[in-house]
Amino acid sequence: MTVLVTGGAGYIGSHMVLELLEAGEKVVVLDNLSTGFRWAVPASVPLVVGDFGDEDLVTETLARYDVESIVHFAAKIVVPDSVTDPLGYYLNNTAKARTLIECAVDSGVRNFIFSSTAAVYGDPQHNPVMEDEPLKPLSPYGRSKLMVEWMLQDAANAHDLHYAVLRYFNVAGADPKGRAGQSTAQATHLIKVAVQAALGHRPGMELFGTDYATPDGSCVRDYIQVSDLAAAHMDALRYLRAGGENITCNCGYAHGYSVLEVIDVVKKVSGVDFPVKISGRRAGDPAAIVAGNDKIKSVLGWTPKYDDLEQIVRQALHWEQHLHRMGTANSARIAPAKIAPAKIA
Ligand SMILES: NC(=O)c1ccc[n+]([C@@H]2O[C@H](COP(=O)([O-])OP(=O)(O)OC[C@H]3O[C@@H](n4cnc5c(N)ncnc54)[C@H](O)[C@@H]3O)[C@@H](O)[C@H]2O)c1
Ligand SMILES: O=c1ccn([C@@H]2O[C@H](COP(=O)(O)OP(=O)(O)O[C@H]3O[C@H](CO)[C@H](O)[C@H](O)[C@H]3O)[C@@H](O)[C@H]2O)c(=O)[nH]1
Repeated sequence: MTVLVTGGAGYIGSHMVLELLEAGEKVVVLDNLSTGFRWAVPASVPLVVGDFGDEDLVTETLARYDVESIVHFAAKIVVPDSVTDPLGYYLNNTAKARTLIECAVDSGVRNFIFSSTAAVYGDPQHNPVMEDEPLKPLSPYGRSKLMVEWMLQDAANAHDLHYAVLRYFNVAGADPKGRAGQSTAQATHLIKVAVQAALGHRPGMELFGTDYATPDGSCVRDYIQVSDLAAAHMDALRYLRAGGENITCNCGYAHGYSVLEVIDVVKKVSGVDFPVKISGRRAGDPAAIVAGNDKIKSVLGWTPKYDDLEQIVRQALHWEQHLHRMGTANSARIAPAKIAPAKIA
């Protein structure tokens, strides 16, 4: 019995692969390497390079590796891009997911764990936001994910398919053992950008909006460490295998930090006072969004280990330095043999 990880060459998926290997699971990765990296997949794990919307390839992979469960990370993930290319997002994230779910049903895959997002809530009325709050995504990205949640619910009602939908809040940090991290140089995520500024890999950064109705005027987010998030998927897998009912859970720590607070922590941890330009609001940003996490803790038994922003920032800094030492911060040309684990202080 094998777990298929789509998007396993990407940021979160590569941490999930490590988590599965540590749990003694058999793993196969399916990834088209559009934003992922061949070297991010451990040599012991088969990597099928291809598209998760390719029905023949998926069906063959499910049969060849005797896949019992799918953890589906592969997606396009940049919110502003989804506004300029909505049909590309609906194709990759929604239409191809329909194909993947159909292949899973037809091939007798039992469990399906899906990467959803806090973006399905839009701008929530209450924080922490609970799973049963109204779903009002503000972007095609959020809608492309919400439609998959609905497809899974309907498919599970009609077929012998069991799902866990995990709605991630803001994913950050890197593997504590230094084996994986966020490697996309063009990443727009706050902590990655601030860390790059601290290391001088970019001249500085912009802060989008200081006029929100929040304590210091900048946006508030719930930053979940990536290995804690991978562990939540293992908890979900164990829960489904034990016969747990289909479930949708937020993944976050139930407390937030403002953008200004995050920048201060990056400056403190790095010891560098990098330039920050105050700019206007970025379109589509909710003022504050923080995960209610009672459900994931009580039903899945999730116990986070890295709820510490300074530690998360330290991990991100070490990973960024590691990428830089390798000669490029974004290259599929890095040979696996050249990748040494980053040293974490
Ligand atoms: N990073 C975050 O803060 C965040 C927050 C909420 C939800 N998510 C979700 O988590 C998942 C993983 O995100 P990530 O940050 O690791 O992104 P990522 O871009 O690093 O990883 C996505 C992976 O999917 C692959 N991929 C994309 N389309 C594919 C296709 N059609 N066929 C095969 N492979 C394909 C890419 O090559 C890449 O390796 C996504 O579904 C994303 O929507 C991420
Ligand atoms: O250079 C930057 C980058 C970000 N920010 C601010 O920092 C906060 C966090 O922004 P991120 O881009 O890091 O993350 P988002 O909250 O926009 O998005 C994240 O959460 C979303 C769900 O709410 C989606 O899931 C998305 O994929 C995921 O990256 C926002 O207020 C943003 O305006 C800046 O000020 N400057």
